[in-house]
Amino acid sequence: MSPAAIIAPSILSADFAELGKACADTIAQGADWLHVDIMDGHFVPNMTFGAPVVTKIRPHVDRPAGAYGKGTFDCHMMIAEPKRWVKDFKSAGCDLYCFHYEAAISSTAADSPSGTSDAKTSPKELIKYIHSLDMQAGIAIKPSTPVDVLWEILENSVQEERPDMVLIMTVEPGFGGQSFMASELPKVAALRKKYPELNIEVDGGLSEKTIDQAADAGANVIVAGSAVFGASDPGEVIRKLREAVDVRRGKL
Ligand SMILES: O=C(CO)[C@@H](O)[C@H](O)COP(=O)(O)O
Repeated sequence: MSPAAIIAPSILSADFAELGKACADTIAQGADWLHVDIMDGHFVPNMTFGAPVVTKIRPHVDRPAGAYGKGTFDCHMMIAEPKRWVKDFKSAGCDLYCFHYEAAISSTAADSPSGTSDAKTSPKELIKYIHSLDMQAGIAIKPSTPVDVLWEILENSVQEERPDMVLIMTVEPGFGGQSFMASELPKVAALRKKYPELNIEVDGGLSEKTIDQAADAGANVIVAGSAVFGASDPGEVIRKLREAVDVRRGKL
């Protein structure tokens, strides 16, 4: 059976002047995780915030330290140097550090966890490093990246080098409120077929209108920004997104 639905509203669409309150309210309205979009203006053409802001908003969400589940901070690192910020985000209270495959393979040695050779940072090495700091590790791919790049990483027999979650972007990363790219769903279906128990996250353009397609393909971790924060009743949207995923469990 595929994993249960995890609804992770993207706080990119929240009121940044009231970010702590927005996080607390969203969890109270039924969200499981909070999706925290970190953008550096290099990897994507937009900037958000860094670890100091995460440090400030983290205490607004009451949850046991080290426990995964309700209140997990799912940090989506749309940044050019993913290794560089792992420790800072751990200290800030990040639970799941999700980096981009494209950024990892183009990072330099100085940015690599070992920092000892001139080899590119390897996604496996980065996953192991994230795990060594007791965070979950996610790996994300952009629409232009084929899903095939993930097979070698997922098939690794060394458990600490395997990701806990894969994120398939269903928009070009950088901005909220874009249109859902159904063209990315075959990637989700291919992953679900091979990995029935993997957490597969989709991000971008998810709403009550698009959730059925994503759930049919096998996604179970649902990021939604504008659909949740723009709703008059965010709790109702969260409930509908969850229901759409959960009715398909066992059928995939
Ligand atoms: O990572 C991103 C954008 O790069 C997302 O998390 C968006 O913030 C999702 O927003 P909506 O498409 O749901 O409005």
